[in-house]
Amino acid sequence: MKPKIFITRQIPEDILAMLQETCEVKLWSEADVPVPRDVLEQEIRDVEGLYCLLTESIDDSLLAQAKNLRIVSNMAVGYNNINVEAATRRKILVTNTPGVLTETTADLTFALLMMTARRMEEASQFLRQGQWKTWSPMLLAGQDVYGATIGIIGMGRIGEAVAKRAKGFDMKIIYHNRTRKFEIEERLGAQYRTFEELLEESDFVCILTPSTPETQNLIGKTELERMKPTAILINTARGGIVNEDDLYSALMDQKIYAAGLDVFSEEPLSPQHPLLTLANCVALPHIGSATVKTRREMARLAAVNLVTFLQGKTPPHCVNPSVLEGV
Ligand SMILES: NC(=O)c1ccc[n+]([C@@H]2O[C@H](COP(=O)([O-])OP(=O)(O)OC[C@H]3O[C@@H](n4cnc5c(N)ncnc54)[C@H](O)[C@@H]3O)[C@@H](O)[C@H]2O)c1
Ligand SMILES: O=C(O)[C@H](O)CO
Repeated sequence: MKPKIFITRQIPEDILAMLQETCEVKLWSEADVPVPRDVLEQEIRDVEGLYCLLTESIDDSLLAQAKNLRIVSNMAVGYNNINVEAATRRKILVTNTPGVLTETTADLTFALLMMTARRMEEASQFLRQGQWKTWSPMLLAGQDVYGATIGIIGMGRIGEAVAKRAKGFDMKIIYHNRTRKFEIEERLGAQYRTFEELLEESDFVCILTPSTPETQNLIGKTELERMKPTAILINTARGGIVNEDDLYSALMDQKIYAAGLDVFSEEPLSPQHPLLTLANCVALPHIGSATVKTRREMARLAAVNLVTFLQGKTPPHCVNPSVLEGV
């Protein structure tokens, strides 16, 4: 008998077909909206595998109802939507999709950095609204990227890929990470700094850590006040790492120059959110990994993780591999 799985959103047809070869698949296919909680609670009771997105909260109370569940396969590298401790306690494997989205997310991070520094969104609006009357010496003048200092907080896969791009712009690369990365220091000329030193020295502060209890509100009033008044904050990691109320005040009071954000503590961000009233805040709707090729690769990798495990083998990307001991 094929193992039952539930997929929480439509995925590419060929990847669905691949899953259907080995699993009995149920799918939430109504429009492109997250599966309602009551439907998820119902479906999870019966299945051995769950294929989900970062829009689903896989918490303790949900897992408590999942008597047959053996694997949660998240179609994302970040897995802060999943209570991993609760899954591990119940011997449920959690998998994710690292690597395949690294370069795409680094591209978007660097694009957001440039867009914010050179006020591109503001400039485009200015032109479209018919405000462009003449070339003028200081019109829409922003900050230089080439040769500036970039501070990367979280020198992991994406952090390193951003550093590679920064090297091409002759930037001074400084970083802060839980552990020092000597090989990256040597290869890319990156220099390690304490968290406080990085904030004080950077022209661009880029956040690329995971969302963990430790990184919640990592950047708040105190940290923003440590930054240069000309500095730009870029967050393509997760909402909640930056305190949005404090950021709003810092941008309003010009304590920092600007911010570029792809992620928010509540997603989707309300169009009425105060941050969206500020010309010095560029906001994107969580599109870091959004290229056709990369999203397909993520969908495929999430399927491979799921199928491999249900066939009794070790999936390529386990978040809590201790669950596999004794399986
Ligand atoms: N905007 C998007 O669409 C998008 C796309 C992909 C990933 N992400 C986010 O980016 C994150 C990073 O992805 P990755 O593949 O580079 O992960 P990774 O695990 O390779 O890198 C994370 C790095 O952060 C470091 N770190 C963790 N806690 C830290 C702390 N408190 N202080 C300093 N450093 C710390 C780790 O040591 C690691 O080097 C993901 O967890 C995800 O949340 C967002
Ligand atoms: O964690 C992730 O993978 C992103 O946020 C979406 O690609």
